Amino acid sequence: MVKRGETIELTIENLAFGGQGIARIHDDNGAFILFVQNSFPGQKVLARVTKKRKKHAECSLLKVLERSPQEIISEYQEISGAPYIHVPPTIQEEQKEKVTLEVYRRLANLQNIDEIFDEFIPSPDHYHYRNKMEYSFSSIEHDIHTDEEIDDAFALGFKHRGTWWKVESLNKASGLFDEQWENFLKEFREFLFKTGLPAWHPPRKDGFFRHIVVRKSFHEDKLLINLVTSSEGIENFDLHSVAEFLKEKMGDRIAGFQHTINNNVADRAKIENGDCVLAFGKDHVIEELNGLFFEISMESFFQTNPKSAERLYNKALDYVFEGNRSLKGKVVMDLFCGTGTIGQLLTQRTEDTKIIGVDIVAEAISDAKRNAKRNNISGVEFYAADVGKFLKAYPDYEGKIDTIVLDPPRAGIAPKTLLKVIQLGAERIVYISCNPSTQARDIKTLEEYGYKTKKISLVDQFPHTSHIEAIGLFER
Ligand SMILES: C[S@@+](CC[C@H](N)C(=O)[O-])C[C@H]1O[C@@H](n2cnc3c(N)ncnc32)[C@H](O)[C@@H]1O
Repeated sequence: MVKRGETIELTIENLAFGGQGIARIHDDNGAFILFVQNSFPGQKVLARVTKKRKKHAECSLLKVLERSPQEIISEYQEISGAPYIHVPPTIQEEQKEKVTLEVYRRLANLQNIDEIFDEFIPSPDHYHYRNKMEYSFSSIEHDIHTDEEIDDAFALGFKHRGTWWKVESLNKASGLFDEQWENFLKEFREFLFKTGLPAWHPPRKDGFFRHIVVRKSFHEDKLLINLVTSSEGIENFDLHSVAEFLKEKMGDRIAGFQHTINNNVADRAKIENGDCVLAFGKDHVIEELNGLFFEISMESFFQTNPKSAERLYNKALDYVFEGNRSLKGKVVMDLFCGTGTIGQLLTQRTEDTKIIGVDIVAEAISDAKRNAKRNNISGVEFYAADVGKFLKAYPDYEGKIDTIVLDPPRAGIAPKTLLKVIQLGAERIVYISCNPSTQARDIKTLEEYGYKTKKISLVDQFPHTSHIEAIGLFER
């Protein structure tokens, strides 16, 4: 039987939620199940056992040895963040629908999910849909042709699957982000290499070039570039010549170019933070969504696939108003509101409605207020607070809220907070989720406390990955 740490060859037979391919090994005790993250039915893979249980094991994918008969090798460079780039989008969508509906049946006990299920909304664009990308530098390269690890390298691209120290250089477009930019990235890497300054060495935590973060506005068709470096050897760095090179090669596609010095070795999540100078252009781009305009800076949160987000928001608002409801004179809460997009879009379909948006991130709330002003929207109030604490601090809202829109992070809603939300007594809840498995858990609670699940739709915001967004309509 398999052991933890062992490397094995497996044939993937089925798919479970979250991109878990299922393989089986048969022995005298019957079938033993192995889950391999990011694999696809029909593939023969090399996997490493990471967790061993009595009846099943979890594995990480090391390499696809043979492709599935359903895969068609695309022209794009495969990256670890897009494991299904070679699976035709319609097959990806069929699989996502099937495995996600099973999650509701199993974890939320919605046995009638086939009746409740409303529609699967595909991403309008299957390729180049992202508006943000983060590339890493490393002086340890994983060569994608030979599978060898190369030291003293100058790699720029994405981390090799399952590692944090070695990078696979992106030599052509990944199919996820702006094609012109990604086809240029190799030339940019070669230009930066010639500066003589080293790429970051992740285990040693030294070196100069660390990351490139790029944001895109589809509305303006422009890019905002942030080059993140350390300060080690900065005296030999000529920012002006890098700026001139970018201008020469990418022309007016570049909205702005920033240089950030980040010497923080621990906090990877904040790579774009640090001391920042604007080398040229603007420090933000403007995106348009359903007729409203949003200012996006490097640090702002914004939906990653804006064209698909329009479909997501439209569906969520259809659920808010379903049955020709009028919200005139009513109060709506937009909880976990981020930059307040939903609340602002809601004002386009109603009059004389008070909307209250709450989010824990103060910068998101100030972006929300600024964007509301830019769009000439009134009647929306934004608060920077933890949702649970906010509802505790304002018990007077109980019984006065008509509709609640919820859009929590992947972990779902904290159980105590969910009970406070239920206590508000809203007639209708529209719950958007980027993780149907935590949403399914929360649905169980909603049903226990008298809410009926009326409809569920799925929205594919992230083609070529296992992620899926869901919207549920609940009524008491
Ligand atoms: C999926 S995003 C919401 C996106 C937003 N509805 C939009 O479309 O722009 C989840 C949000 O929950 C916020 N959040 C996480 N935990 C929170 C908490 N305990 N209280 C309030 N907001 C929280 C995050 O800051 C994040 O903006």
